[in-house]
Amino acid sequence: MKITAIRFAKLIVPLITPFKTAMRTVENITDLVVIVETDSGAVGYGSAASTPVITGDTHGSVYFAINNVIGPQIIGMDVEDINSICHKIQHAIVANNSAKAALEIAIYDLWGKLYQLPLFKLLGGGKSQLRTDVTISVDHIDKMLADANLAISQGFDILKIKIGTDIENDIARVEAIYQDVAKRAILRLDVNQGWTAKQTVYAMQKLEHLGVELELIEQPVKSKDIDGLRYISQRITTPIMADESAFSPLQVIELIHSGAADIINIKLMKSAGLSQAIKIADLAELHNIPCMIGCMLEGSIGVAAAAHLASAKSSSISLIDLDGPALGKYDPVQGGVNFNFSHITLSQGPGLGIESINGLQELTWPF
Ligand SMILES: C[C@H](N)C(=O)N[C@@H](CCC(=O)O)C(=O)O
Ligand SMILES: [Mg+2]
Repeated sequence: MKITAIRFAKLIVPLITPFKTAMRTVENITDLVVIVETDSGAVGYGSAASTPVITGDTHGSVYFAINNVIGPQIIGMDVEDINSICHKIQHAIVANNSAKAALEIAIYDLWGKLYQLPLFKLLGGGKSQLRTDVTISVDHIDKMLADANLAISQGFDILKIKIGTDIENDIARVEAIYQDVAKRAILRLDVNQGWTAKQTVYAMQKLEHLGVELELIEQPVKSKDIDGLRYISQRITTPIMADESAFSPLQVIELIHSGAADIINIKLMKSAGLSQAIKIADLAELHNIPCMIGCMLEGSIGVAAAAHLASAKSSSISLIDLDGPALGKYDPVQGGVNFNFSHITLSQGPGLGIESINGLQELTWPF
């Protein structure tokens, strides 16, 4: 099965409610879809989110990196040589992790089609049912309380609370949500780099003093502030998860060795795809550090690949934040992974199992 061409499309799904973090507000899930064609007639699907404030990548940069730099180097390669293809993808250009991720996802989809097996089985096998948490966007307390209660009524029992806009309001938000839902849901906090190390210690000690129990706190400080993460982890008992500080396997080794994080959030758009995400999951497991599988605000092509990885690497990936597709008003992808509120069901179809996609808008440069 030889790679013959790569095409691009845009896929837009409106959100049920705006997605708001300390870093950005978004109203639609907008994916750049990468379609890899082969001489067998089989096509592989991958996708990339545009998250310039997190990865530095935009859809324009993803398109350019694949179309002009990486793509030409893998045309003609055989999908059965998947490790060589991924090596080419990883080394064709520095950075551009979302482009590498989207292309790798499509190649892994084709790999499953080549051997007629769902991706999670080729990666070693695992459960076809997973459960995800759901994100509660940062907002006025009343709106966050309403969103939290709605999510619980829909069956979610783990809430990822977005904060990080201003410290006193954030403490009030978390306390109010905890008082209301503590007996009905586990709470995770995601500060998205909104606090300093000292503010984090102040806020967490205050919350701990108020009796607020939290499963974890995610990326309280700036991505480069590894000293800050270590400072916090020496002073609070709530586990700290590195997200924007943890892109590559090498960064994860540094985080683990310096004692700066208790948990690692793996996202394909950060790790530059499945080949590197597998390395992170394996090295974290060797160090007894649990991982979360996360996603950007992205739809069910890229998140399907993350779900297959989570299934196959469940000995390392014990926390799941794959709510992106469930935040959309509908899922334009048929077949593939089913995202039904907290329930994620992996298809038994080959690769990602995608049968068809509605609403693809073919893209050519400039767009
Ligand atoms: C969607 C997911 N639950 C999530 O919160 N992901 C990111 C933010 C993604 C984005 O801004 O697109 C995270 O910080 O964990
Ligand atoms: Mg995060």
